[in-house]
Amino acid sequence: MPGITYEDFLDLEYDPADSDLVCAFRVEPAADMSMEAAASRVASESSNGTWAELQVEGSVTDLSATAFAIDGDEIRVAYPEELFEPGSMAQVLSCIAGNIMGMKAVERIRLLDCEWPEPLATSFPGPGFGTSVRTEIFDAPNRPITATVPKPKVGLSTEQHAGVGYDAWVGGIDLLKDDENLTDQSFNPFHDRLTESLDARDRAEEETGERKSYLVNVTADANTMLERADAVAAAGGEYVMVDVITTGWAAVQTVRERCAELGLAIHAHRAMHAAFDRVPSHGVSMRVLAQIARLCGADQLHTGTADLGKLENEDTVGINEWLYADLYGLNDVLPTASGGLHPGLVPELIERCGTNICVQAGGGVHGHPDGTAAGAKALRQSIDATVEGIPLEEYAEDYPELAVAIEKWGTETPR
Ligand SMILES: O=C(O)[C@H](O)COP(=O)(O)O
Ligand SMILES: [Mg+2]
Repeated sequence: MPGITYEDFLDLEYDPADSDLVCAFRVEPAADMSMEAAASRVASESSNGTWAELQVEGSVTDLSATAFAIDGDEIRVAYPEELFEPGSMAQVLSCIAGNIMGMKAVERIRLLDCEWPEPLATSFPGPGFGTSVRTEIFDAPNRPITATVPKPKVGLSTEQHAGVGYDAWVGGIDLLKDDENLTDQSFNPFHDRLTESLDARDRAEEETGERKSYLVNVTADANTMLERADAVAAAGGEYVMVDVITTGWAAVQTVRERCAELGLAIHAHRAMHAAFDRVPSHGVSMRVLAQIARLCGADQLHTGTADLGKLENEDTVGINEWLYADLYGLNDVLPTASGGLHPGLVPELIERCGTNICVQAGGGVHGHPDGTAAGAKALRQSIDATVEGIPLEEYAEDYPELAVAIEKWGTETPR
């Protein structure tokens, strides 16, 4: 009988096929293993091998991955397309980020990057809108759109929440956003919040003459998310928000299908991503999580603040560039910068990330000394000034809300 050993998964002469999925990993081998042995164990365990030499009866489809490059502590592995179930992110991840994350052959392993081949990439839907939300939902072709999360993140009643939304919208914010842990709790039930917030949205639209929208957090089990998405569409909403990491990609794919029928966009919050990507030597990079989010159909995704905000960030700018780049005709994704932003940080944020983004500020709006409406005005003023190329200090001479925000926060990075 033929044997399969894990050495069979290393071939430094291998030239990947166009249809292969190529993954880059950073690997720290176990103390008693060479990098070559660890690389072949990674390829083996993530495709069709295991720790033991296999005695195979009859012929089986060869689904072996091949570790084909080793460069210092980075390796590259090519996976044949037949290994994957098209359109199933859960199955893909059970291969390329499955058992290998915990196997003893490696002390640490991080999935750094993927090169997605066309057949596999296009077996996923991608976003329905992507960056076109700026013109298809809003009329903001030349500036970042803005969002705000009422704070405290949980505890406001439905009436308080919708009231904060109204003030923010009237002050110049485009999107009211639920926070990641606000879904359907007794102090602010989902359906009441949806109705009251969209009523407030309609009033704010009438008053300002601008398009406004609401990122209502539908996060739940998949069936409940579908019911909530239906309710959003019936109530006249344009978006659902999903905590994509905590719900899981299979559920995101289910929601994406329903949103395609309903014409809704998806705002993806990445709460819990840092459990995968914060420790640089281990886990799954934010870059790869962002790739997955795009394939599964997120229209807007939190990608960090290019180091300006309160949260640790991987390479926000590089991730955003990947989200804009061509991917076999799949739509792009609008990056959302969020976490500790305030008006004083906007010029540098736009300098680093450009204008094709969503700028989200919670504390940086509601923490304004004169309240939410003033905070919303200050955020919008900082964006308008930056897009017009006017220094904030100069613009603030004519806009007192911005002057107060700058006086309070300057250009400090919060913690
Ligand atoms: O969910 C988010 O994006 C955060 O709640 C941002 O809040 P902050 O702007 O107050 O940091
Ligand atoms: Mg939040």
